[in-house]
Amino acid sequence: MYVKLCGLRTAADVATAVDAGADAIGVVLTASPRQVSPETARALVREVPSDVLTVGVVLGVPADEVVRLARESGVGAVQLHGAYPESAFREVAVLGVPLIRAVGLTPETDVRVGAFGEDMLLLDSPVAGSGHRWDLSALDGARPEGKWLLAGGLGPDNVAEAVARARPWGVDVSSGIESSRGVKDHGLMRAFVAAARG
Ligand SMILES: O=C(O)c1ccccc1NCC(=O)[C@H](O)[C@H](O)COP(=O)(O)O
Repeated sequence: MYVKLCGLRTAADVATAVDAGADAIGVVLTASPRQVSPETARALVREVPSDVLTVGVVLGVPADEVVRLARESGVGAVQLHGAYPESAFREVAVLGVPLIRAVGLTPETDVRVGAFGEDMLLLDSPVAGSGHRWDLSALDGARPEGKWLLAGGLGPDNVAEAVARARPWGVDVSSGIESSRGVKDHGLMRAFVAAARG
C-alpha cells in the first residue's frame, strides 16, 4: 500500500513522515492554509531521502506558473488538482518528473490512469484538502486500474475500512493527520501509515 502524507509544513513533519515509512510527502505550493513558499518547500524536500517522493501540490494556477513553482521548490513530482486540461499536463511534463492528476469522481471523470499523461491518478473529495469523505459506491462502475490513490477524509480510524471497500493502489491524507487546520499531529501521522498498511 503506497502512502502519501500531504500538506507538510515543517522539518519535524517531514522527519516524522520519513521515519513512519511514508512513500511520498506533499507540500502545497498554492493558496491554502497549508501553503508553503517555494523557498520553504526547497528546504523541506532537501531533507528527504531519495526513495521518498516529494510532491508539489497545486490548484488553480496556470501551467507555466506550475512549472516555475516546481523548479523553484525542487520537488520530485507535481500533483495537479482540479480542472487542468490534458494540454496543461503536456506543458508541465517539460519538468520531466512524475505527475499526479487529482480529481473528484463524477460520471464524466476519465478514470484511466495515464489518460492525461499522468503517472498516478488521485481520486479525492470535491474540495481538495477539506477532510470530507465521499461516497465510495461511485467507484462501483468506474474503478481505476493501476497506480491510483484514494483520498478525501481519510484518517487512522477509517483508512483500513476505506481501503477494503475501494481497493486502491495507495492512499493520501492531509486533514486526518492534523490537530488543527494546517498543523500536523505526528502521532496521527504514524498511526495513519500503520493503519493504511495494516
Ligand atoms: O490541502 C490543501 O489545502 C490543498 C489545497 C489545494 C490543493 C490541494 C490541497 N490538498 C490536497 C490534499 O491534501 C490531498 O491530496 C487530499 O485532498 C486529501 O485531503 P484530506 O481530505 O484533507 O485528507
